[in-house]
Amino acid sequence: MANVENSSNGFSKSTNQFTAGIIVIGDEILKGQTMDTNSAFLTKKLFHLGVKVKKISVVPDELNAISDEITAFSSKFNFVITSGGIGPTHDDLTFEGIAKAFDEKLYPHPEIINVCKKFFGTDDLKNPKLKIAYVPESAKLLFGYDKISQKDLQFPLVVIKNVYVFPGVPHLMEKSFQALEDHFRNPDGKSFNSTIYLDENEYSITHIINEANQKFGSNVALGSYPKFHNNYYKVCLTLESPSKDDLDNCMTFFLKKLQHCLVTDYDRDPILNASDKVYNICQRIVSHKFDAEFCEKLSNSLKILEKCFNSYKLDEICVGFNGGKDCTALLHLVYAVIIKTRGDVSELNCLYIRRGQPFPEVEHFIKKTVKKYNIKLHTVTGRIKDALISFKSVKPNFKAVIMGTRLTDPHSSHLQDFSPTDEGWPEYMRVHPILHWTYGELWSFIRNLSLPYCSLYDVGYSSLGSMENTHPNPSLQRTDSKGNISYNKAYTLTDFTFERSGRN
Ligand SMILES: Cc1cc2nc3c(=O)[nH]c(=O)nc-3n(C[C@H](O)[C@H](O)[C@H](O)COP(=O)(O)O)c2cc1C
Ligand SMILES: Nc1ncnc2c1ncn2[C@@H]1O[C@H](COP(=O)(O)OP(=O)(O)OP(=O)(O)O)[C@@H](O)[C@H]1O
Ligand SMILES: [Co+2]
Ligand SMILES: [K+]
Ligand SMILES: [Mg+2]
Repeated sequence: MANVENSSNGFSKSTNQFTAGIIVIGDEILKGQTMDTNSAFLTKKLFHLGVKVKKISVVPDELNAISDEITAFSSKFNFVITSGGIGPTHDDLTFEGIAKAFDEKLYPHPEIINVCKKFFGTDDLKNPKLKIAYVPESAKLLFGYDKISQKDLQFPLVVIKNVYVFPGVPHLMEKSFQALEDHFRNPDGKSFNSTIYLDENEYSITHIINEANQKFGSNVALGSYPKFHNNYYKVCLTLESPSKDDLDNCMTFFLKKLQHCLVTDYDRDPILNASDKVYNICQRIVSHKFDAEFCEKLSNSLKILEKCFNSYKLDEICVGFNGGKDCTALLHLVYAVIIKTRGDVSELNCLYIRRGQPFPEVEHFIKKTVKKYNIKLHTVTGRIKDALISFKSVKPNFKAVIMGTRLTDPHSSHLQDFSPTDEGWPEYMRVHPILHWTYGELWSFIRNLSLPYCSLYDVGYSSLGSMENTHPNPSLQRTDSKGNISYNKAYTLTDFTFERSGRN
């Protein structure tokens, strides 16, 4: 008896004490109308997390049946996981059942009401959609984190004591569980993971995944996640196994079968340790991806930025950011330099001049980027010069604008690293860290670091103005055997003098 070590929650942390019971709730399953796949999913997942599932129970939508099972399970197992019965209709009784089991009342949880308001556009407690906000008094909320999309899930998981209430709809349940799986992980249980990124549609590799599942599925948990808005991959495969050998064998199988569409060296989080990653290129620590000439240019770009941040205070500097490729690379450099020299970027200012009819794709990208890099965006509408004039009068503190202009841009061949604005323009110091980069070097930097960029560059645009004056680049156009026209991606353009052929 002495080897049972109790932790503060009353449950032992030793491996064999990580137990779970699953309660599947719903008449439709007991009537054979729906096949329960949730318990199979959960059992497999929990097994790989080092949690022993001791019992699976299916109960009808009846208050007493639910509460009796909750009472029995919650005293026996570390985790009680329910699925189903949390919808808006009268037969959804999971929360009532749990409340009854613990002798609690239901009340509208303020935080869930907020989420409902965001989702359904209403916080009217009489609206049936708000039924989901009524939870037992001791309920706590867990917000999951989706590792694949790197986003917090919008809808919280409700936990009452040791009962975890999941939705019944399989894809929602699976998504929600995966986002919270670390919560259930047995720290003593070993698990090995790998991820593979593929540049191929999911349906054309399904047969390979199915084959792998037959061969390795009993020892390796496989996940396949299509991604629709990524510049680098279309499908992400995840492999997880308690055995390193099994994982390696499965990995070898995939690498062989999927050679043709493997995305190598994809960095899921380029912002993490961005500073080291960028500065290491100059030190030629990862030089195999870049030639010596570019490393020299990059090193110079960083020096220009360091000089800029030494010459001006942070609140005197703005980055000209319009969602284009050049300022996308530029912003990442600025970020790397600030992190290196100051440690955080919370006060970095960017200026977006909104002119003409902006592409929705561009503005979507700007929004995402602002959030990712945690920058402060100032948006001014109008023609560039007018916008700068009004920006100057509203925010007179700014003295320097860092820009992604390169020598090959129109009217730019005379520019220097630091060039004051021209006569007749509002007074700013224009700072040009990537002035000497070529189009090819720019893309090589973006792609090698896996930086996200505006989706238009993947559908034939190679330089972006506004909708009324920007088209896909004719030099990127291709025609298939049936005469259908499509466009290659911007980074494949070989003759850089055609960079602006889609602009008028
Ligand atoms: C902050 C800022 C300062 C600028 N200063 C000048 C300037 O001094 N002289 C000038 O002719 N154009 C200036 N421009 C305009 C740019 O040279 C260029 O025409 C503009 O960014 C549009 O580029 P695009 O045609 O490649 O989209 C400035 C633009 C910005 C955003
Ligand atoms: N509307 C704008 N708002 C803010 N900054 C701008 C704007 N237009 C241009 N700039 C600045 O001038 C630089 C050069 O503009 P340019 O259009 O050549 O580059 P880009 O927009 O980054 O990429 P692309 O060449 O593919 O359009 C930008 O990188 C940005 O720093
Ligand atoms: Co440009
Ligand atoms: K330009
Ligand atoms: Mg542009």
